Amino acid sequence: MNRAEKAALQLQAVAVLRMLKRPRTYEELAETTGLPAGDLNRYVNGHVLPGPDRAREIVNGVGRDALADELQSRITRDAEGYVDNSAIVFDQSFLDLVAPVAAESFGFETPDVVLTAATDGITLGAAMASFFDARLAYAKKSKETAVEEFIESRQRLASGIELTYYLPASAIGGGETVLIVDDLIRSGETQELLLDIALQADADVTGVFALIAVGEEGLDRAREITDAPVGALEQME
Ligand SMILES: O=P(O)(O)OC[C@H]1O[C@H](OP(=O)(O)OP(=O)(O)O)[C@H](O)[C@@H]1O
Repeated sequence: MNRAEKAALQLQAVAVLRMLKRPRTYEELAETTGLPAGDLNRYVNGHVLPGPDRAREIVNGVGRDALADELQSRITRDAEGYVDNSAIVFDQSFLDLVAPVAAESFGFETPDVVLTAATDGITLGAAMASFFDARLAYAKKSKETAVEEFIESRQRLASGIELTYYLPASAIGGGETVLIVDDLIRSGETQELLLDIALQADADVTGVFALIAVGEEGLDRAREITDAPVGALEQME
């Protein structure tokens, strides 16, 4: 890790601690993290940065658990089990915290491009792209006017409806590395279409990440298509 990467990790740890501190006293934060309250006070107030090893533990350990709990508490489901995650996907600063935790937890390599599906994947995609200093590309269910060439992928869904995603052909270059992300993975149909788009672009997929996986079906479907790491921050039944 070079000096800039170390500094970035230390600042991410501070951002995670600040999020955890909001509803807690320092005593409670000490209990949650297992770190001394005095140290935590200095980190949260920006007087001292946690060392790189401690920073990694915060981001990987308590950071991941805390984000997953926070995610869980903001999601609501209707009687049919459909998920409303607008309290997550509308909150860009929360997603900015998720990006380093996801990258550390699943070992995703830095990609050239983060690819997602419009609409709800866009804010997560932007957070991940900004974290990796990568480009963002999102496939849409309609064609952008004035774009001449598209990569398109079509599938007949289990429901019988046909779903097509379009990506401007210039968004991903042949041989580039692509990380596929989305807010939610349920059947895995959307991820399959995104994986197909990456394949058509001759790109190399470095991972598939979702904030929430409902059941295992979608993750398994993605794992059948790629050997790259596939994971979700939170899994629900
Ligand atoms: O694993 P799957 O069964 O494919 O479901 C996951 C997809 O469903 C949602 O998008 P939706 O199609 O509702 O479009 P939206 O983002 O525009 O709401 C979500 O944002 C994922 O892209």
